[in-house]
Amino acid sequence: MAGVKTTPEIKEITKIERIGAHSHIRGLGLDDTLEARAVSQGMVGQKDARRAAGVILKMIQAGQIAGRAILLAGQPGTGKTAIAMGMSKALGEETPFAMMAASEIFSLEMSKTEALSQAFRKAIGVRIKEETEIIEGEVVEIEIDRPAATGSAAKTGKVTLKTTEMETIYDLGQKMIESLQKEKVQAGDVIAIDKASGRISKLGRSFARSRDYDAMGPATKFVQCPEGELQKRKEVVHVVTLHEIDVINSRSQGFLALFAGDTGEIRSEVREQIDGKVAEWREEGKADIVPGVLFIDEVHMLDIECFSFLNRALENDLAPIVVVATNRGITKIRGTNYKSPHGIPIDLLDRLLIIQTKPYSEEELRLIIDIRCEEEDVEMSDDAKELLTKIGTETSLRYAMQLITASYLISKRRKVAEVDIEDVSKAYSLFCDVQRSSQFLKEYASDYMFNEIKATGDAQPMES
Ligand SMILES: Nc1ncnc2c1ncn2[C@@H]1O[C@H](COP(=O)(O)OP(=O)(O)OP(=O)(O)O)[C@@H](O)[C@H]1O
Repeated sequence: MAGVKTTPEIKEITKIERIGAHSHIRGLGLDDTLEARAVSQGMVGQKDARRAAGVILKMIQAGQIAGRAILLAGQPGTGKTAIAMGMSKALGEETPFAMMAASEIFSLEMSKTEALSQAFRKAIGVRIKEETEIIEGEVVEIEIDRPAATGSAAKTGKVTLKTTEMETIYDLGQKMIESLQKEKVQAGDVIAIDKASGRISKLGRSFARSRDYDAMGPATKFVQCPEGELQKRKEVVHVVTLHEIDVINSRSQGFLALFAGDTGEIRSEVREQIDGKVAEWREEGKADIVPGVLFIDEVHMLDIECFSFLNRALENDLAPIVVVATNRGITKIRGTNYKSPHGIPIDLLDRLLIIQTKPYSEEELRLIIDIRCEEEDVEMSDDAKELLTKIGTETSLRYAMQLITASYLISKRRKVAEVDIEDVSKAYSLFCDVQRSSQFLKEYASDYMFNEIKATGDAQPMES
């Protein structure tokens, strides 16, 4: 756009955000009666599965379904992860949503069951209510005494605050002066000071000062001068996860470990103590539990020990809703020689509500490609989209989606504004899909090392 400048840093950030494969998904796209809209919130087709996920959401929101588990089962690229993302978006910020791939539990740093316990606790929120005292009023005047230029004495000062009914002068310490200056507070602002932490928040400018043009930016918000007493009690509510409480209490460095992600193993005594404390808070009405969702992708990668852990953990009072997904058919249960549907033991399978995802029609593929082009800011001609859809039906949705960026980059070299059919075919010839790649492997089988398929034979799945 002419006249608009974007700094390089800002451009970079938007690009990175949009690269995520599921960044176009903003919810499940359901109406009030839980019917799936054809195209909505970035979601296309897969109506039955979306509706089923919507029913589960309603049960979660009504707090009726803690400790249950749902299996999303379907072929690769049929939107299992997309539906889980849609659920997470629809649940809103307050409901914890933890996502992991089953293979993540095979880490050397902690045992498999510890990794699962942490994942479970990341998906359970505790809503804590706290009463804090605040001082809320309109600033009448701020007076800061500058110490003599040579002196090292700390600054002192006074702030006069008023409500519609009273006015009081407060002494200011060094820290308060710094926060007031940082927030650029001036006469006419309405502020709130948290008495415990000393934190100052600017609520807006008083309506009475709306004619003071000097002190206003374009985004100035006007508020009424507060009524009543200057000192008030306010209830604040935070939601933290049980995992966060565990980490903060388990190490001397406390919450810093949360940012580093290096939380290590947490002792079971710490967890027991925390569960006890949370139970006390619940009884006293200071806290409630917010059961969230734990999504485990590629669940067939878990082994028999993990499955038995899951079975037990789901019985716990403080269990989240567990949503697992797999694209496997009847296959070996990891860690055993037994086969089972989806590679999941029958006793666990029996507890799961199973939602199936089905392959997309050509029309649906086209719509998903449209959405992705828009998401990636790629202009593409109708012909090119048609070709891409055809490629998608013959290969896979994922492969077609990968070609969007590749053909865009190719079109840029031609210095044109729109990706055309020739860019898509160029990308198709440069990058192989799975079928062509395995065809090539079969033809040249004897030239590869450790080849297990006879040069003339058909490709066979390799069982571990
Ligand atoms: N119904 C849909 N609407 C919009 N986008 C979709 C839909 N289904 C899938 N997608 C998109 O297609 C891509 C592949 O889908 P996804 O990763 O959800 O498949 P999956 O079933 O989890 O596959 P796998 O079994 O290989 O893990 C993703 O980028 C996803 O966001």
